Amino acid sequence: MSRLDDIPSSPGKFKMEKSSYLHRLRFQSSLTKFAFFSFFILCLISILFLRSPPSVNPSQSDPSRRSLRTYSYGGPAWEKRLRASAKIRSSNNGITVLVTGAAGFVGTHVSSALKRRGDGVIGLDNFNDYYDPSLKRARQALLERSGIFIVEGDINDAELLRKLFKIVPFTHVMHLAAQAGVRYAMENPSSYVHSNIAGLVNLLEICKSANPQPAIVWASSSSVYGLNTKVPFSEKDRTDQPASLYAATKKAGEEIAHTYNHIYGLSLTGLRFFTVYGPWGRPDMAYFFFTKDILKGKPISIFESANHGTVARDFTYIDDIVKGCLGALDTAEKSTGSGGKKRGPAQLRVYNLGNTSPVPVSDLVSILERQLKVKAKRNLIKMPRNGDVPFTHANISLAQRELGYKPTTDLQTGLKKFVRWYLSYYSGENIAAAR
Ligand SMILES: O=C(O)[C@H]1O[C@H](OP(=O)(O)OP(=O)(O)OC[C@H]2O[C@@H](n3ccc(=O)[nH]c3=O)[C@H](O)[C@@H]2O)[C@H](O)[C@@H](O)[C@H]1O
Repeated sequence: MSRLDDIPSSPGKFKMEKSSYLHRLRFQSSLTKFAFFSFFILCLISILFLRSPPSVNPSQSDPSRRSLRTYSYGGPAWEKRLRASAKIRSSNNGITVLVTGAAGFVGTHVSSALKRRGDGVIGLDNFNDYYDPSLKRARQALLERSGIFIVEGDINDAELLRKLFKIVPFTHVMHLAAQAGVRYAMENPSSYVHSNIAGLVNLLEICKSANPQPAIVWASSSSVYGLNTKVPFSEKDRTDQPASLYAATKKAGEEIAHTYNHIYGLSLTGLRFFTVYGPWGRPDMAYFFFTKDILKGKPISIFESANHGTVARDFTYIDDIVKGCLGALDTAEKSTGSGGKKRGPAQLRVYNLGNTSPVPVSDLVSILERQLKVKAKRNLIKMPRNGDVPFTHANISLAQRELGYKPTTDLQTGLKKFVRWYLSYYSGENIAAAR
């Protein structure tokens, strides 16, 4: 055994012993060789690194690291755009809202509704490629035309959030940025932890230290009711048996909200959305890709529960959801903390925002067939164990009472509006995206 093997692994305990000249010489020569080879390897790595093309969008190579992109922001022109977008236009008690996930489906509609009534709105979105980013860009263009600036960045970027709050004293945050989708959680679990847990905590950390602290309204999900069998689902029901990691992260979000309300006095309202659909919707959702596949003549899989049971959803139209979001913002009380310290008890709420009339998925397909005037190629299959639940049904009496929430659009009417939008959007320049 060489004497070098005697060197203890704990660096602080190394003690050089008296040794022969020959041994020292061998030791020094090995050190020189080691240093030379290390230098050589370092040079090689640097050359390779410099020669490889810059990775513009790491999301394309590793979806779990999708939102770790770096974004550029700052500068006088950027700040000017922020201030213009945040400006309140209405004379009567307008609010200034940071909408996270503003280029998303619900985010776009809520941002636009706030702006229409005169509130100040700034969007934040990381434009990840969970689904076709060109749809997000088209929504961004739509919002820009009405004077809404969407900052490109991630909710995990504390420095960016601090900067936004330094420039704009937001009264409210409408937090809609999230990793959505029930089934995708089996493919890319870490993206759910990154956005729905780490991102939420990061945002709340910034909000708790902001002065003034904003009131926060955020998107939870009907999926927190998981495998419950008692219907309709009420806010008082248990939510401790999620069927998917997506549901588990939304449930975790509700508990995290409780903590930040309890310790820091943040006013927090969670909205449990029930399968939201409509124009400018999400291509990963069944009504959307069924439409695409029916038009292409491709077969669609319709899930059945045990013993050929019906799978049903309380599909909720986007305009109704927007009214619920605005109702939640308008009834949100101020946070009570300042300088990171709680000064008194603050509001903590959770509401179901559903439609209260569940529809079997096979009926949704029949409506689409009529609207599209194309027969679907139906494949009835047993619901895979993929995080889906057999049915959802919202009890909305609490939201009705406290937010004035009253859904008015049935599935037939809502899908008609969706199909009209779909056919017009995926014609002309976007036609390739529909293939
Ligand atoms: O309320 C929510 O909190 C969630 O709503 C939405 O989830 P879901 O209700 O599961 O909607 P969606 O995927 O459109 O499937 C609709 C129906 O089609 C069935 N379905 C689905 C796929 C398929 O190939 N076949 C099929 O029958 C399927 O079994 C289901 O019965 C959001 O995506 C989610 O982000 C979250 O917000």
